[in-house]
Amino acid sequence: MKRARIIYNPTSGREIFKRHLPDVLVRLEKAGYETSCHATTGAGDATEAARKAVEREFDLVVAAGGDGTINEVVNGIADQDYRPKLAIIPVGTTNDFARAIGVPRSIEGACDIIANGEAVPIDIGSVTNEGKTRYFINIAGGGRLTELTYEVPSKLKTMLGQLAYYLKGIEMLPSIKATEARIEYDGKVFEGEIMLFLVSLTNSVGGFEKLAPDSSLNDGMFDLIILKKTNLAEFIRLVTLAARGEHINDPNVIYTKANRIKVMSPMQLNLDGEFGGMLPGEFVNLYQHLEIFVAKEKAEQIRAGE
Ligand SMILES: Nc1ncnc2c1ncn2[C@@H]1O[C@H](COP(=O)(O)OP(=O)(O)OP(=O)(O)O)[C@@H](O)[C@H]1O
Repeated sequence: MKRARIIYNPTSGREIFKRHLPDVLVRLEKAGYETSCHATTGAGDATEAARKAVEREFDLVVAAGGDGTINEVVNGIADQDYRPKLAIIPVGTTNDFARAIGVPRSIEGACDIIANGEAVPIDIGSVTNEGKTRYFINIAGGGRLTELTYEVPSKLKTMLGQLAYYLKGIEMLPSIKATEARIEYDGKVFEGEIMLFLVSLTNSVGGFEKLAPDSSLNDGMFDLIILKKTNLAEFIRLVTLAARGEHINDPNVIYTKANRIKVMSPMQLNLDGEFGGMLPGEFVNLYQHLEIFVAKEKAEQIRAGE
């Protein structure tokens, strides 16, 4: 029998996962996995737990939580030679990654993907800054706006979900300032003031499902988005366009693919919605580095590069 390790964050989202745990164990058992679990105790614990699961050579690690928990789990696996397969049970406030790979929000639906889906290799991102390498699965970024994700209090997220981020965004709008940046990407250079830059692996970011419309999960390339300095009115217009994926041809936006990106200026780095230290730093796309469970149809789409 294969062995699975569930790593779950009891504080994620609306804090419902624990109640469903007995049912999840039964479902995984039926799917052929002898399963044990670990409840995380605080920041960094999911990384430790994932590292232990690697050492103990589990076949599958199931990350149950929001994007922050998945990111921590990936950080415990990505730099290891033996990498267990990964599955997601999205019970967080932000579940951008689950949305991008088509894993449903329902716990039963997510278990069904483990039972009847397929594991496919996908790209992940690495970033080296402050002398350390970290990994991300969805998005990295910098600029004042990206800082809002860690300014939203956990209690507010439990109560309001995604809405908490939008409220914070509106509150912060007047204080968003441009940042001086030098960004090198696959031999090209951008130099100037920016509102934000994003290095994306998927098309789904912050609830905007068309932010990086050309992104592919397994082509070895990031989608790089640079939003140049604008005034507040322009900025709001661009956010509205971004909701429809129509921002990419705007003259204030650079949208391109790159495998290797260097950000040479000092600014805070946001990794999958959490604070990731200070830049400068270098991003490298790790081609098809992790195998992740998705629905059968999604696996076919990913393989076909859709
Ligand atoms: N027992 C715990 N108590 C408090 N915080 C925890 C605990 N376990 C993990 N955490 C922290 O909670 C963070 C957020 O977790 P997660 O992403 O799963 O939840 P979330 O509700 O979706 O929040 P977000 O959308 O901001 O990521 C994790 O990065 C981790 O550092």
